[in-house]
Amino acid sequence: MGQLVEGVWKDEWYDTEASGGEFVRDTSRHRNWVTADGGPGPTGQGGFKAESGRYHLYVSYACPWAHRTLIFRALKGLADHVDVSAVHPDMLWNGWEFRTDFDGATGDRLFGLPYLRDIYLRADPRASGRVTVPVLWDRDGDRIVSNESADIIRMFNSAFDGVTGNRDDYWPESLRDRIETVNKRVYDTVNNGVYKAGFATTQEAYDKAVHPLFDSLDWIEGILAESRYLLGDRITEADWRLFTTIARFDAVYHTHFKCNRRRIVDYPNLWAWARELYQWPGVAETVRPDHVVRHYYFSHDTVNPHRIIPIGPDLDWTAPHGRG
Ligand SMILES: N[C@@H](CCC(=O)N[C@@H](CS)C(=O)NCC(=O)O)C(=O)O
Repeated sequence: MGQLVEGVWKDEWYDTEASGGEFVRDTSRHRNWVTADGGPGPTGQGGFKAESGRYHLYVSYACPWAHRTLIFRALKGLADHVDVSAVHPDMLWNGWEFRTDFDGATGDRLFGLPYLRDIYLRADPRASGRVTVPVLWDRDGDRIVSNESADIIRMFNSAFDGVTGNRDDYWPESLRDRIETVNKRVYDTVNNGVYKAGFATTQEAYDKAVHPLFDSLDWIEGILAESRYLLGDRITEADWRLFTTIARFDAVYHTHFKCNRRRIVDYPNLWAWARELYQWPGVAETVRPDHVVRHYYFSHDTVNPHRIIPIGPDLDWTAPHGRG
């Protein structure tokens, strides 16, 4: 675990001292957009036209943010157009590594580099900041398009429609305001909430994160008791953004991040909804509990210093979901 400072790797854990024990997530630094015609997107520069084979996605199967991008790649039929490299689940003093001694860890399929930080340095030899997954790489420009998953899934949602012919829309115009409202609460209290609880280094910081987390899970359980998906009878981006946290919850966040008031299996509607999304065509292949469990318990030695990997709950993701 570490970060780049002016092109130099510094091995250090998150600094929570400056923020009263709270984990504060860095903002992503690469915010360009692939668009259908190569025109600029909402942020960053233009010049990234949607083309088959031009872009490469760097992910970790362990990471819930990267997982979103893998799901959208599957949902939108992009597997033949955007290829993937997956890092090793252990994120230690060198950050994410391209070791291949774990099933599904592919190594760097573009350049054969040893560490993910080398990809950031290839784009900018004086790069600073955290070296995170996902990264969307542009082969033509030898540069990073984006390292922000929220943006990458929106690009995948529509930019390549002319290439793939897949026009499924998970961010429909008529629901955008409501999606934004749900996303905001889910991001603050659930997606990032589990990290704020798990990486807190004071009781106050933990309490401040864990109560809103479970308030939100109760709120979501109420919504899913009334409607099939978060925004009604149509599945949207909001569901997929929530899913990647829920998919990891009972196996890691409940124990490792001390989010243990309840498990997901204790919420009948949320658990059935989660199974439906897991069983969605193409999605189960993106879920790698082996990477998830190994990554969290083995990498965060401030949280789990002996790196003991617990036995884990037996979860049947393939049980009928009954949400029809
Ligand atoms: N805002 C980013 C966050 C990505 C992120 O934090 N990824 C984690 C893995 S789950 C990471 O690579 N962390 C490495 C680090 O913080 O040094 C996104 O959503 O794409």
